[in-house]
Formats: sequence, structure tokens, C-alpha cells
Amino acid sequence: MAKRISDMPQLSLDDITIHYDGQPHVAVAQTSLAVATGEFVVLTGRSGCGKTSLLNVAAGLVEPLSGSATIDGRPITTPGADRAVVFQNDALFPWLSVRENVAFALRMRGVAPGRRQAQADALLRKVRLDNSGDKRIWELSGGMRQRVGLARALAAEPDFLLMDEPLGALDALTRERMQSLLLDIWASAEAGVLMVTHGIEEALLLGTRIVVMAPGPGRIVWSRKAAFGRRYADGEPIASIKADPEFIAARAELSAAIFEGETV
Ligand SMILES: Nc1ncnc2c1ncn2[C@@H]1O[C@H](COP(=O)(O)OP(=O)(O)OP(=O)(O)O)[C@@H](O)[C@H]1O
Repeated sequence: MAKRISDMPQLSLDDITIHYDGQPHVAVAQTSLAVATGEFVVLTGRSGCGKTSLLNVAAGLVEPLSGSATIDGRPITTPGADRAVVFQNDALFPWLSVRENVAFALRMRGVAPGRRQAQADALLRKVRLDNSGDKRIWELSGGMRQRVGLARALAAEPDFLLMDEPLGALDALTRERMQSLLLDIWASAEAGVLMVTHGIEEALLLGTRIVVMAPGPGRIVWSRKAAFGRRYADGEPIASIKADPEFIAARAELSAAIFEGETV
């Protein structure tokens, strides 16, 4: 059943400061970011500016020194079923088949045993792994593994999908296919997405909002809305979007925002 707008949750990070034990400086200083259902927020910026740290606060994996992390006012203190996390090298269970990896997440959600196989297969179809349910994890390519990780994340029916460089380890062609898959999934999942990437074009192609962080201390320095993903999802060829003067200008703007003030 479709959710009403008023039921749709919002993930809020307010005035977050992160300090790791033993470090002389804070990793992230007084940073605020919100993600609503239906948004695809892309977090980018130079290495070490605190992107993963901020995402990990949203995931409930890192506790901030100060500030508040909430979903609809409820504090985030631990990982929860309302958020699914996808990492670059997702830890799948190698002793289970592809289908069993996804079914495991369904079991965690309390889906009855008799319904898990059909639901797992439906999720595998969604990530275009229709005929791979019986395969073992070691038989899969990197891109296929990432898709199993995505199917497993979707099995939790999360309100928020938190992804840290999910496509970082993939070759250019697989990466492009996965970008379009991520857009399909986002369009159908009724979830809010927060994704970390180093890819400038990837950020513009996927994000409804792009947020740039800079280091020293980690903080947000730039943000803009984007609508290229809608065109991509509607079937416009990637080459045509990338050739659009608006895309070219946005890419230059984003690149300048990322590298502004860089001294090395
Ligand atoms: N577990 C940790 N313990 C100590 N310091 C950490 C830890 N995790 C991150 N840091 C430090 O916090 C700062 C921000 O790191 P973080 O990984 O969040 O940045 P990032 O923008 O995601 O970097 P990258 O793009 O290289 O992945 C860095 O200075 C890093 O060394």
C-alpha cells in the first residue's frame, strides 16, 4: 500500500561533531544534513573530509561527540531495520547461495519460511540476477556481488538506504549499468537514499541533491539540487545527458566546489 506523504520519515543529522578517540582534531564539525523519503542525496568531497563518518552516524555505527541524529525525532543510537547499509565490498555469506543470502535478510525481517524463496527470487529479479539464485558467492563477478548486497538491503524494506561507495570497486561499464539499476530501485523503493561517492559524474547522474564536504575540519561546503537522474531513469541515453551544456556546467561547478582550497 502506498505511504501517505505525512507518514514518510525523515532522517536528520543536526549539528553533528565527530571525534575519534586518540585523534588530535575532530573528524566532522557541527554538520547538519537531512534526507527525506524520495530523495537521493549524494555526499561527495575529497578523501578524509568525513563522508563515511557522517554516513556511519546515520547508520548508528558511530556515535557523535555532540549533535543529534534522529528519524522523525527518534534518536539513532544503533543500527536498525529502518536503515539498510551497503558498503563497497559487501560482506555476503560465502557458504550460502545467492538466494539464501537474500532469504537470510527476509528471515531477519520475520518473513515466514514458506514465503522466503519466492520473495528472494522477486528481489533477485529486481537487481537483474534472475538466473543466479543457486550460484555460490565465489562464482559471481564484483558487479553481481554488489547486486546481491543490494537485494539483501532491499529485503529489509528499509526507509533509508545508506550506501558507502557502493560502485567504487567496479569497472566503468558495470558501474554505468549499476547506476541505472540504482535509479530504478530508488524510483520504486519509496526510500530515501544517502550515498557516498568520489565520482563527480556519478553524483550528478544519481543525486536529487548533491552535497560536498571539505576537510580540516570535515564540514559541508556546497550543495545543489539536480534532476539529471530523472532523465536517466526515463531512458535518456547517458551520452546525451553528459553532452547537455547544463550537465557540463554543473560538472564544472561541482568539480570546483570539491577541489576549492585544495593545497596538495
Ligand atoms: N575509526 C577511526 N578512527 C580514527 N580516525 C578515523 C576513523 N575513521 C575515520 N577517521 C578519520 O576521520 C577523518 C574522516 O574520515 P572518513 O573516512 O569519514 O572520510 P571520507 O571522506 O569518507 O574519506 P574517503 O573518501 O577517503 O573514504 C579522517 O581524518 C580519518 O582518518
